[in-house]
Amino acid sequence: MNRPPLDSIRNIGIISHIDAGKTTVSERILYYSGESHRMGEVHDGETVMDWMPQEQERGITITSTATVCRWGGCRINLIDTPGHIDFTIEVERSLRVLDGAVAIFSAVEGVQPQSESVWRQADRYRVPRVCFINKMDRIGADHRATLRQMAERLGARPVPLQIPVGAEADFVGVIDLIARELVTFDEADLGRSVIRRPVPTELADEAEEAREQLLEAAADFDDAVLADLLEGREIAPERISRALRVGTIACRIFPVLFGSALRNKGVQPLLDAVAALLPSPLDLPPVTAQRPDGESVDTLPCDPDGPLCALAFKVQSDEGRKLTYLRVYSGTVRAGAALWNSTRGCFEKAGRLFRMHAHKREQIEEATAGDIVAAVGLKEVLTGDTLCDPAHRLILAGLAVPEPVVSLAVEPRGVDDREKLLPALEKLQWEDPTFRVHEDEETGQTILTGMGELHLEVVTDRLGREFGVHVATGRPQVVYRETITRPVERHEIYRTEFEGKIQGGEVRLRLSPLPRGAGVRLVVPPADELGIAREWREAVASSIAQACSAGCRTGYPLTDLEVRVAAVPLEAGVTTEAGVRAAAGRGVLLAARDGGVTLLEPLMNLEIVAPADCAGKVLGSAQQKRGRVEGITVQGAMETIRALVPLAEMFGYMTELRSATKGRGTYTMEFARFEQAPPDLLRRLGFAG
Ligand SMILES: Nc1nc2c(ncn2[C@@H]2O[C@H](COP(=O)(O)OP(=O)(O)OP(=O)(O)O)[C@@H](O)[C@H]2O)c(=O)[nH]1
Repeated sequence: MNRPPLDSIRNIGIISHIDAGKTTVSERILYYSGESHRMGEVHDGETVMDWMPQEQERGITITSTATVCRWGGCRINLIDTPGHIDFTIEVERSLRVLDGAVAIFSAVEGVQPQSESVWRQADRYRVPRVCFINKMDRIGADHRATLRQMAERLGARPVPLQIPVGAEADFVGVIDLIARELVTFDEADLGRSVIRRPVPTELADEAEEAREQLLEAAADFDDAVLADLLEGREIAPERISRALRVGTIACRIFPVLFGSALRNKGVQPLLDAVAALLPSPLDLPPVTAQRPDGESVDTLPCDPDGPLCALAFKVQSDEGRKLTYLRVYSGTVRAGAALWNSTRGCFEKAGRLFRMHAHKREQIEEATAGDIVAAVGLKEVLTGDTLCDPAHRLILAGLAVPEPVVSLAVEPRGVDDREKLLPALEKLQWEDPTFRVHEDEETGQTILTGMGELHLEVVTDRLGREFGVHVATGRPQVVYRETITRPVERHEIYRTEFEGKIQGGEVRLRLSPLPRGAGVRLVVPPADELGIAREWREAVASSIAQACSAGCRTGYPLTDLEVRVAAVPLEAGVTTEAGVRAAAGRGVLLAARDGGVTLLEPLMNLEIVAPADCAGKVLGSAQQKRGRVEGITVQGAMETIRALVPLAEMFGYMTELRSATKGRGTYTMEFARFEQAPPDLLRRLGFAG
């Protein structure tokens, strides 16, 4: 493909709750845009976007997949993201680099917990969205309820561009309110032919009323449209779209379309809306990047001739080598050119560049500002790194990485497996910043930590399939946190004898508890204020950070506390860098013990959907699990129970729910916050005193 004009590029993602239909919509997009010649179905395990064997077997998306298609004169770089909360990092990294998104909702389930989480993630990165209310063909589809929930739960202003025609099995198409047309899709050719006709008389009033609301929304962003609306003058469709585009890009309104991806209805108008309403890279504010001095900042407009600045937002292990996905914000990256990795402080080379079409690739020679491409040849790169011109060094803000809360011990099965285990785990860690590996000091076991049971199950499955490493796994365990309950000060003096000489270091520390969710705040005054060398200050800071991550009693990381370095007293001829490092680390450990260290456990937001006749049983079991029920809603024959439950009680819940509801119940769960662990657990782990 040639270099397209920047204003015709759309970098978009598809986000939603699990199972709302992201992959089904993406497959239609590829089919209708001519990018793929077959329509893959999730239930046949034959989609282009879900190409990993685990994805095809399980019918879920695990890894975000990038692909390209053309529509309405635009080049759409499309990223399909997973809906399951265990793979939330995939959503986070995609939203970090995308210019716009399609948010999909199920017309039956409405706004689900995970829809809320991805919506908030998109809010955080200020990603403009158009919304698609899918599954209009299913029994119980209620688009009005979904629109209401969008306003109530997401605090969003949805602006329908259409009204659906027919519902459930009779859903046939939509009325396009801007063009004033009935739009249907020819079932004979898998919906490829879009048929546009005048609005039927029996729907005319409803359509005009809805159009009026649409025009009012458009008028909020264009004074000329407002004037014409007030005067009752006709407003051309392009002017309506232009005004809606302004509101959409500002994230003030969220245009909504309706359809049934599975029944091949509604996807082409969605693509039209992507092209017309979502931003090109030129429509967004320039990114800011820091200079290496950490003080001055460069503002980088999307300019192919500007200084090169790209973010590595995804690293995939590809037959032992790294395949790195890059979003180019400024400048041009050329195959074979030397790059500077400002995050790691080293030179890199992108030997070859590719445009990705799911797992197939098209080799290209260069990629310019505004583009999303993949590179092979970068060796040191990890997710979140900045790559730039060696002569113009810049660094972009990285990614917010959520803390993993579940761990699993793995034991290699044979000698061969033992040798291959750590290198394989290292490669899996390249890909996934929410997946961690460490060795348990007491048992010598390898411990994997991740976002949930499914996440770790997929990791161990991939170990076997992709790396030929077979492991036995223990039971999943909760990753707790330690924290302190009262402020404490400590003057730590560390002394040791080295070649007959006394050496050591001293620090004065102050530890104070912080509110839940605050994390660790490390306050270290500048080196000249402390009167020590800059390297010593860094040694103190890194030793404290390391001590916090190792915890002080159970090995779980410390959190929600401030560690302030009050002084680093020096003694001539005695104090060394290693000495202050040791004093700082030990000081934190002992101070935390004096600070009434206690344990926090992760609480999860749980949402269960169960048939009403089993709801009593399900509710009782949630309460037995120390669950606090926060709400119950009834929708048709199903009840939705929302509760806050400790993660420790939830392992294996899938099997339990299936048996309690004869396979008809489903649940989703995501991390809510850490909270004080209960007394019996504290006693069991030796916190009684
Ligand atoms: N009836 C109906 N079913 C649909 C529709 N769209 C998708 N489905 C089905 O819903 C299920 C989930 O669809 P997916 O496309 O895998 O959903 P997803 O959002 O990609 O799911 P994850 O990737 O696992 O988050 C599949 O069985 C689809 O066939 C629709 O419009 N109507």
